[in-house]
Amino acid sequence: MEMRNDEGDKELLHSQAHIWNHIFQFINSMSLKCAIQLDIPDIVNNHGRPMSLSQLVAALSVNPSKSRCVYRLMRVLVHSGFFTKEKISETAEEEEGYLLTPASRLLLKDEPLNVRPFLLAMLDPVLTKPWHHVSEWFKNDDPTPFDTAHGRTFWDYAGNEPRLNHFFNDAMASDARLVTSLVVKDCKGVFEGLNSLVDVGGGTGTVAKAIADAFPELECTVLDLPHVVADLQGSGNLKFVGGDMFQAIPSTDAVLLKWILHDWSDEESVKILKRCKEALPSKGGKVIIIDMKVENEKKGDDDSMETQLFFDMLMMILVTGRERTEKEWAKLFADAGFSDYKITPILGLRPFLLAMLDPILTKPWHHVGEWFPNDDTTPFDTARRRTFLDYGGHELWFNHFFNDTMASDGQLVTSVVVKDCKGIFEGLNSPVDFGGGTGMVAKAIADAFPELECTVLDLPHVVADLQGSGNLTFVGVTCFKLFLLLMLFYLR
Ligand SMILES: C[S@@+](CC[C@H](N)C(=O)[O-])C[C@H]1O[C@@H](n2cnc3c(N)ncnc32)[C@H](O)[C@@H]1O
Repeated sequence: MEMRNDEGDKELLHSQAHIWNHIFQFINSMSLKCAIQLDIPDIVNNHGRPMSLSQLVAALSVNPSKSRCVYRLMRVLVHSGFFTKEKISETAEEEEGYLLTPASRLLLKDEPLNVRPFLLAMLDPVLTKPWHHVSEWFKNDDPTPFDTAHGRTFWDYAGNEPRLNHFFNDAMASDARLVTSLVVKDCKGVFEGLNSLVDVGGGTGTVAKAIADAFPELECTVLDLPHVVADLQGSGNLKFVGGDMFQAIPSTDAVLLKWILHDWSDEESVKILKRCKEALPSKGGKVIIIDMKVENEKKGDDDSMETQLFFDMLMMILVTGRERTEKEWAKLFADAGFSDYKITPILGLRPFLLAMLDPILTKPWHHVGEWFPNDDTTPFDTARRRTFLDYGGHELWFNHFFNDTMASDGQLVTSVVVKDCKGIFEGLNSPVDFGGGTGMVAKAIADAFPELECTVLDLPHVVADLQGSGNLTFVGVTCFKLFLLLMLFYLR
């Protein structure tokens, strides 16, 4: 047997732990599903303050023999970031209680943007069974592992099994609510000047209804398979039509395709796009696509890269689709006969929207009236008993969540600045990004202009774990020093 040194032993144990963690990743998703089915996020939320284990057990009305298991379930969910624990009081026997995190708030029944239906759909046995058939599918000629597991296509199954049809439509509608809130708010210009719009594969009409409400002069039509729209009634400027997008799409000024083309292969997608082209006027029509753009190389955080990879696999397992890079999208458009396209990154704003609607940041709005007569600096201080920056410095999760929010906005703005405002940086040697956060903007500038020496100055807790490289440096300073440095740089 080969002899290993200490390093070899360490590597072996590390590899074993790596494999175990991958084997058991489903425990995270299944524990979360169980928490949703037991309504734990709602119960903790309704309690209104940190909820002790015994209070939770009593509220759950679990079988007495299972009481002691609740702690173990909660321990996994705390570890995976869905609950936190906070001291209830110095004197109480049970010292800590459970609280929600931003992620579990998105699972509350009353949260308008909640993703519960999506979670319950994706973890339903009908949709998890195909994952056990992937290796078998690689060797046979079935179109998808879903076909291998269930003997028919996903769309055929949904058309014949009302339970799948309903839970899938609910799941789509829950995502649609979140995305639509962004599209209607931030992309108004896309719909201006249009008289009619067809939402192709528009499901039960969540997106089309929001657009129809926001633009009352626009005639909106949802085209979907007959079993999806069978019981749906339009009203005002919204109507539902049952049909097949591969056959014909009603004539219109604009076609909307949200989460459609990623369900289909390149050949099928080109067919759909050709049907769209036929439905549009010869001049001035447009196809609006809301879908994912995959990055070729790792950009942003590990989570978003993993999301892209997971969605691409999901499209391979359930349907014949895939997630695409910009180059692959461009080829589809060209093959369908479209001469031009424009990409606007809206989902990059998702962290921004969620952050701004997080109770941490909405709570101060309830204290504005109280703040006016008192001498606190801001309503944030009144609500939280400390400043915004102090809060960020002491609450790790808030620090991260706020930095992610800033980075998501930075990504969008920088893509424009670096492309369209090159002149601003010409002739400079050493720009400093004051309060530059985690360096999203400075990194893009440093990459685009390798001759510049870029520095990010921010509070120590913000830049604590960040490593510069090449022509990018991170410097942590307190507010006061930041001010002095600002002056020094200015005087130099
Ligand atoms: C992933 S869902 C997206 C739903 C909706 N656009 C959204 O994003 O919330 C795909 C939709 O395409 C519809 N669909 C599938 N095949 C279709 C066809 N041949 N003609 C019209 N709609 C179809 C499905 O019924 C489903 O509602």
